Amino acid sequence: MKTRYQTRYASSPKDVKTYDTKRLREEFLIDTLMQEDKISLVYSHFDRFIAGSAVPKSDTLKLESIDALKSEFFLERRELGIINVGESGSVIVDGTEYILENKEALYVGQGNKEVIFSSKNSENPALFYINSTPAHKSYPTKKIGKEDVETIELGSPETANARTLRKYIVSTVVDVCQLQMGMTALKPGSSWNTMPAHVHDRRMEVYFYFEIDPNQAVCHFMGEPQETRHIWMANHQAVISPPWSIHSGSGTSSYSFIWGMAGENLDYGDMDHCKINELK
Ligand SMILES: O=C(O)C(=O)C[C@H](O)C(=O)CO
Ligand SMILES: [Zn+2]
Repeated sequence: MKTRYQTRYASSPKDVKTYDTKRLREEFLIDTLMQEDKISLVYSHFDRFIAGSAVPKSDTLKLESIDALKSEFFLERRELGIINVGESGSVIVDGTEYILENKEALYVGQGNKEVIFSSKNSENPALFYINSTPAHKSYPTKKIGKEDVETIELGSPETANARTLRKYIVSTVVDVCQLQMGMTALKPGSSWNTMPAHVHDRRMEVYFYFEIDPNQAVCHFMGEPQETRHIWMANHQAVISPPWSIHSGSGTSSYSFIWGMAGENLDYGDMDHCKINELK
Protein backbone atom coordinates (compact mmCIF):
# COMPACT_ATOMS: atom_id res chain seq x y z
CA MET A 1 0.00 0.00 0.00
CA LYS A 2 1.40 3.34 -1.04
CA THR A 3 -1.18 5.33 0.95
CA ARG A 4 -1.37 5.00 4.72
CA TYR A 5 -3.56 6.90 7.11
CA GLN A 6 -4.37 7.17 10.79
CA THR A 7 -7.45 8.64 12.47
CA ARG A 8 -7.27 11.04 15.42
CA TYR A 9 -10.47 11.80 17.30
CA ALA A 10 -11.22 15.20 18.82
CA SER A 11 -10.62 15.65 22.55
CA SER A 12 -11.93 17.88 25.32
CA PRO A 13 -9.59 20.21 27.22
CA LYS A 14 -10.91 18.68 30.48
CA ASP A 15 -9.60 15.26 29.41
CA VAL A 16 -6.33 16.49 27.93
CA LYS A 17 -5.37 17.97 31.33
CA THR A 18 -5.01 14.42 32.62
CA TYR A 19 -2.90 13.03 29.75
CA ASP A 20 0.64 11.84 30.41
CA THR A 21 3.45 12.37 27.89
CA LYS A 22 2.72 9.15 25.98
CA ARG A 23 -1.00 9.85 25.60
CA LEU A 24 -0.39 13.49 24.64
CA ARG A 25 1.97 12.36 21.88
CA GLU A 26 -0.42 9.62 20.70
CA GLU A 27 -3.26 12.10 20.30
CA PHE A 28 -1.51 15.16 18.90
CA LEU A 29 1.94 14.35 17.49
CA ILE A 30 2.22 13.27 13.84
CA ASP A 31 5.50 11.41 13.39
CA THR A 32 4.78 9.39 10.25
CA LEU A 33 5.41 12.08 7.63
CA MET A 34 7.92 12.22 4.76
CA GLN A 35 8.27 8.47 4.23
CA GLU A 36 9.81 7.72 0.83
CA ASP A 37 7.49 6.29 -1.84
CA LYS A 38 4.48 6.74 0.43
CA ILE A 39 1.54 9.04 0.92
CA SER A 40 1.14 9.32 4.71
CA LEU A 41 -2.00 10.95 6.05
CA VAL A 42 -3.58 11.74 9.41
CA TYR A 43 -7.33 12.38 9.46
CA SER A 44 -8.16 14.59 12.44
CA HIS A 45 -11.75 14.92 13.61
CA PHE A 46 -11.01 18.54 14.53
CA ASP A 47 -12.66 20.20 11.51
CA ARG A 48 -11.98 16.96 9.56
CA PHE A 49 -8.56 18.30 8.70
CA ILE A 50 -6.13 15.98 6.92
CA ALA A 51 -2.38 16.58 7.30
CA GLY A 52 0.03 14.44 5.34
CA SER A 53 2.91 14.05 2.96
CA ALA A 54 3.81 12.58 -0.42
CA VAL A 55 7.40 11.65 -1.21
CA PRO A 56 7.67 10.21 -4.74
CA LYS A 57 11.16 8.72 -4.98
CA SER A 58 11.35 5.65 -7.21
CA ASP A 59 7.96 6.25 -8.88
CA THR A 60 5.07 8.69 -9.09
CA LEU A 61 2.42 8.67 -6.35
CA LYS A 62 -1.31 9.02 -6.94
CA LEU A 63 -3.54 10.58 -4.28
CA GLU A 64 -6.11 7.82 -3.72
CA SER A 65 -9.27 8.18 -1.68
CA ILE A 66 -9.14 6.64 1.80
CA ASP A 67 -11.85 4.65 3.56
CA ALA A 68 -12.47 7.50 6.04
CA LEU A 69 -13.82 9.62 3.15
CA LYS A 70 -16.14 7.02 1.60
CA SER A 71 -15.76 8.90 -1.67
CA GLU A 72 -14.89 7.83 -5.18
CA PHE A 73 -11.89 10.14 -5.34
CA PHE A 74 -9.99 12.11 -2.72
CA LEU A 75 -11.17 15.58 -3.74
CA GLU A 76 -14.83 14.66 -4.33
CA ARG A 77 -15.83 16.83 -1.33
CA ARG A 78 -12.45 18.35 -0.37
CA GLU A 79 -9.89 20.98 -1.28
CA LEU A 80 -6.13 20.51 -1.02
CA GLY A 81 -3.04 22.59 -0.28
CA ILE A 82 0.48 21.38 -1.12
CA ILE A 83 3.83 22.96 -0.19
CA ASN A 84 7.08 21.43 -1.44
CA VAL A 85 9.82 21.49 1.23
CA GLY A 86 12.17 19.29 -0.81
CA GLU A 87 13.78 19.45 -4.24
CA SER A 88 12.05 20.12 -7.55
CA GLY A 89 8.90 18.12 -8.27
CA SER A 90 5.59 18.30 -10.01
CA VAL A 91 1.92 17.72 -9.37
CA ILE A 92 -0.36 16.73 -12.24
CA VAL A 93 -3.99 17.69 -11.59
CA ASP A 94 -6.44 16.16 -14.07
CA GLY A 95 -3.79 16.26 -16.80
CA THR A 96 -2.32 19.72 -16.10
CA GLU A 97 1.24 19.73 -14.74
CA TYR A 98 2.40 22.24 -12.11
CA ILE A 99 6.13 22.33 -11.36
CA LEU A 100 6.79 23.06 -7.69
CA GLU A 101 10.27 24.13 -6.66
CA ASN A 102 11.33 24.28 -3.00
CA LYS A 103 8.88 26.40 -0.96
CA GLU A 104 6.36 26.75 -3.77
CA ALA A 105 2.73 25.81 -3.20
CA LEU A 106 -0.32 24.59 -5.08
CA TYR A 107 -3.97 24.98 -4.19
CA VAL A 108 -6.15 22.25 -5.75
CA GLY A 109 -9.89 22.85 -5.87
CA GLN A 110 -12.66 20.43 -4.94
CA GLY A 111 -13.82 18.09 -7.71
CA ASN A 112 -10.48 17.31 -9.36
CA LYS A 113 -10.31 13.57 -9.90
CA GLU A 114 -6.63 12.81 -10.33
CA VAL A 115 -3.65 14.22 -8.43
CA ILE A 116 -0.24 12.70 -9.22
CA PHE A 117 3.00 13.62 -7.44
CA SER A 118 6.47 13.17 -8.95
CA SER A 119 10.07 14.21 -8.30
CA LYS A 120 12.40 15.61 -10.92
CA ASN A 121 15.37 13.69 -9.54
CA SER A 122 14.82 10.52 -7.52
CA GLU A 123 18.16 10.99 -5.71
CA ASN A 124 16.85 14.27 -4.25
CA PRO A 125 13.08 13.88 -4.19
CA ALA A 126 10.40 16.47 -3.72
CA LEU A 127 8.91 16.47 -0.21
CA PHE A 128 5.28 17.48 -0.52
CA TYR A 129 3.53 18.51 2.70
CA ILE A 130 -0.24 18.41 2.22
CA ASN A 131 -3.32 19.69 4.05
CA SER A 132 -6.90 19.00 3.03
CA THR A 133 -10.27 20.14 4.35
CA PRO A 134 -13.92 19.59 3.43
CA ALA A 135 -15.09 21.95 0.64
CA HIS A 136 -18.53 22.97 -0.56
CA LYS A 137 -17.49 24.57 -3.84
CA SER A 138 -14.91 24.13 -6.58
CA TYR A 139 -12.40 26.96 -6.89
CA PRO A 140 -9.69 27.04 -9.60
CA THR A 141 -6.42 25.25 -8.99
CA LYS A 142 -3.61 27.80 -8.58
CA LYS A 143 0.14 27.67 -8.11
CA ILE A 144 1.51 30.05 -5.47
CA GLY A 145 5.13 30.98 -6.15
CA LYS A 146 7.44 32.89 -3.82
CA GLU A 147 6.44 36.16 -5.53
CA ASP A 148 2.73 35.59 -4.81
CA VAL A 149 2.94 35.17 -1.03
CA GLU A 150 2.12 37.89 1.50
CA THR A 151 5.12 38.37 3.79
CA ILE A 152 5.14 39.88 7.29
CA GLU A 153 8.08 40.41 9.65
CA LEU A 154 7.19 39.64 13.27
CA GLY A 155 8.88 39.86 16.67
CA SER A 156 12.35 41.14 17.54
CA PRO A 157 15.77 39.77 18.55
CA GLU A 158 15.31 41.29 22.04
CA THR A 159 12.33 39.01 22.71
CA ALA A 160 13.90 36.04 20.85
CA ASN A 161 10.92 35.81 18.47
CA ALA A 162 12.12 37.52 15.24
CA ARG A 163 10.58 35.63 12.35
CA THR A 164 9.27 35.95 8.80
CA LEU A 165 5.72 34.77 8.17
CA ARG A 166 4.60 34.00 4.61
CA LYS A 167 0.94 33.54 3.77
CA TYR A 168 0.52 31.16 0.81
CA ILE A 169 -3.04 29.88 0.83
CA VAL A 170 -5.18 32.66 2.29
CA SER A 171 -8.30 34.25 0.80
CA THR A 172 -6.40 37.37 -0.34
CA VAL A 173 -4.04 35.21 -2.46
CA VAL A 174 -6.31 32.43 -3.71
CA ASP A 175 -10.03 31.62 -3.56
CA VAL A 176 -10.61 28.87 -0.99
CA CYS A 177 -13.50 27.34 0.94
CA GLN A 178 -11.85 27.04 4.36
CA LEU A 179 -8.21 26.01 4.06
CA GLN A 180 -5.42 28.43 5.07
CA MET A 181 -1.70 27.61 4.84
CA GLY A 182 1.55 29.48 5.28
CA MET A 183 5.13 29.21 6.41
CA THR A 184 7.05 30.86 9.22
CA ALA A 185 10.87 30.92 9.45
CA LEU A 186 12.74 31.84 12.61
CA LYS A 187 15.63 34.29 12.25
CA PRO A 188 19.01 33.00 13.51
CA GLY A 189 19.29 33.65 17.25
CA SER A 190 15.54 33.74 17.80
CA SER A 191 13.74 30.70 19.17
CA TRP A 192 10.07 31.53 19.84
CA ASN A 193 7.30 31.14 17.30
CA THR A 194 3.80 32.45 17.91
CA MET A 195 4.78 34.30 21.08
CA PRO A 196 2.73 36.10 22.37
CA ALA A 197 0.63 32.95 22.02
CA HIS A 198 -2.99 32.92 20.94
CA VAL A 199 -6.03 30.70 20.61
CA HIS A 200 -8.83 30.83 18.02
CA ASP A 201 -11.79 28.76 19.09
CA ARG A 202 -13.14 29.29 15.56
CA ARG A 203 -10.35 27.32 13.88
CA MET A 204 -8.10 24.37 14.55
CA GLU A 205 -4.49 24.41 13.36
CA VAL A 206 -1.65 22.02 12.53
CA TYR A 207 2.05 22.95 12.67
CA PHE A 208 4.57 20.98 10.58
CA TYR A 209 8.14 21.65 11.72
CA PHE A 210 11.05 21.41 9.25
CA GLU A 211 14.59 22.71 8.78
CA ILE A 212 15.39 21.47 12.30
CA ASP A 213 18.97 20.21 12.60
CA PRO A 214 19.01 16.46 13.47
CA ASN A 215 20.76 17.21 16.80
CA GLN A 216 18.30 19.94 17.78
CA ALA A 217 14.59 20.04 18.68
CA VAL A 218 11.61 22.33 19.09
CA CYS A 219 9.60 22.28 22.31
CA HIS A 220 6.00 22.88 21.20
CA PHE A 221 3.52 24.24 23.74
CA MET A 222 -0.16 23.36 23.61
CA GLY A 223 -3.18 23.34 25.92
CA GLU A 224 -5.44 25.96 27.39
CA PRO A 225 -3.50 29.15 28.18
CA GLN A 226 -3.68 28.49 31.94
CA GLU A 227 -3.03 24.74 31.61
CA THR A 228 -0.22 24.27 29.09
CA ARG A 229 1.62 21.08 28.15
CA HIS A 230 4.62 20.53 25.91
CA ILE A 231 5.60 18.10 23.14
CA TRP A 232 9.22 17.80 21.99
CA MET A 233 9.32 17.84 18.20
CA ALA A 234 11.93 16.61 15.71
CA ASN A 235 12.41 17.53 12.05
CA HIS A 236 9.45 16.67 9.76
CA GLN A 237 6.99 16.13 12.59
CA ALA A 238 3.63 17.85 12.88
CA VAL A 239 1.34 18.57 15.80
CA ILE A 240 -2.44 19.04 15.95
CA SER A 241 -3.68 22.11 17.79
CA PRO A 242 -7.32 21.91 18.92
CA PRO A 243 -9.31 25.18 18.63
CA TRP A 244 -9.06 25.71 22.41
CA SER A 245 -5.30 25.28 22.51
CA ILE A 246 -2.35 27.64 22.23
CA HIS A 247 0.24 26.61 19.62
CA SER A 248 3.67 28.05 20.14
CA GLY A 249 7.18 26.64 20.14
CA SER A 250 10.72 27.36 21.20
CA GLY A 251 13.63 25.77 19.35
CA THR A 252 17.12 24.94 20.50
CA SER A 253 18.25 26.39 17.14
CA SER A 254 16.52 28.08 14.21
CA TYR A 255 13.83 26.23 12.30
CA SER A 256 10.80 26.75 10.05
CA PHE A 257 7.26 25.46 10.12
CA ILE A 258 4.16 25.30 7.96
CA TRP A 259 0.88 26.24 9.61
CA GLY A 260 -2.45 25.06 8.25
CA MET A 261 -5.90 25.95 9.55
CA ALA A 262 -9.58 25.31 8.97
CA GLY A 263 -12.87 26.09 10.64
CA GLU A 264 -15.44 28.78 11.07
CA ASN A 265 -13.85 31.65 9.15
CA LEU A 266 -11.11 32.70 6.72
CA ASP A 267 -9.94 35.61 8.85
CA TYR A 268 -6.24 35.01 9.47
CA GLY A 269 -6.15 37.85 12.04
CA ASP A 270 -9.00 36.44 14.15
CA MET A 271 -6.95 35.42 17.20
CA ASP A 272 -7.42 35.85 20.94
CA HIS A 273 -3.97 36.76 22.23
CA CYS A 274 -2.73 35.57 25.60
CA LYS A 275 -0.70 37.75 27.94
CA ILE A 276 2.75 36.20 28.22
CA ASN A 277 2.94 36.76 31.98
CA GLU A 278 -0.42 35.05 32.51
CA LEU A 279 0.45 31.73 30.83
CA LYS A 280 0.57 28.76 33.17
O1 LIG B 1 4.90 32.61 14.07
C1 LIG B 1 3.68 32.86 14.12
O2 LIG B 1 3.22 33.77 14.85
C2 LIG B 1 2.79 32.02 13.31
O3 LIG B 1 3.22 31.40 12.39
C3 LIG B 1 1.35 31.99 13.69
C4 LIG B 1 0.47 31.09 12.82
O4 LIG B 1 0.39 31.61 11.54
C5 LIG B 1 -0.88 30.99 13.47
O5 LIG B 1 -0.97 30.48 14.54
C6 LIG B 1 -2.05 31.51 12.75
O6 LIG B 1 -3.20 31.39 13.54
ZN1 LIG C 1 -3.02 30.18 15.31
